Amino acid sequence: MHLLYNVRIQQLPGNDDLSIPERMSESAAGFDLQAAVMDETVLEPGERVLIPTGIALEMPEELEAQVRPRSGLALKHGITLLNSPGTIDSDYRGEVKVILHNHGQEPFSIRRGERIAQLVFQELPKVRITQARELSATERGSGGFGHTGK
Ligand SMILES: O=c1ccn([C@H]2C[C@H](O)[C@@H](COP(=O)(O)OP(=O)(O)OP(=O)(O)O)O2)c(=O)[nH]1
Repeated sequence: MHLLYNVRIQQLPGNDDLSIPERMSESAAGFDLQAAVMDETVLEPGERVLIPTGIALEMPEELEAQVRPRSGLALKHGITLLNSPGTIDSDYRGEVKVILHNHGQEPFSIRRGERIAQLVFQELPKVRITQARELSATERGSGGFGHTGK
């Protein structure tokens, strides 16, 4: 059975014209985030920009929220997130923002209300870090970064 977590969303002042993040279908993993830009913003090829979303979140500490790109924007326009996935900590009460990056060849224009990214909530395991002198042996050992070939 799935656990149900209660996440509170505050629409920040001046953003009543936007809707709170919504899923486009009942089982969609992501809640779409809208651009809360005041004026149309143009993202030139190779440029990055911090886009406000007009919302702040309050979620249980067992959760994090990830800001992820929308595949349609990535495929059609080369628009993605520079820090994908962005991490929203459960104790963060500031505005959720999105670092968009234009990998495409054309300028990309962002208008107020456009769905630019999505939020996916994840459960976080409890982790305690301890310092160790030695680590257990494994078959892989320190092999990585493609050591098994293509
Ligand atoms: O795409 C993102 C990434 C982060 N944040 C907000 C929420 C997050 O809780 C906070 C800090 O993010 P992160 O830990 O990634 O940034 P940092 O560079 O380590 O900053 P800090 O020192 O403030 O933790 O910034 C966003 O709104 N969007």
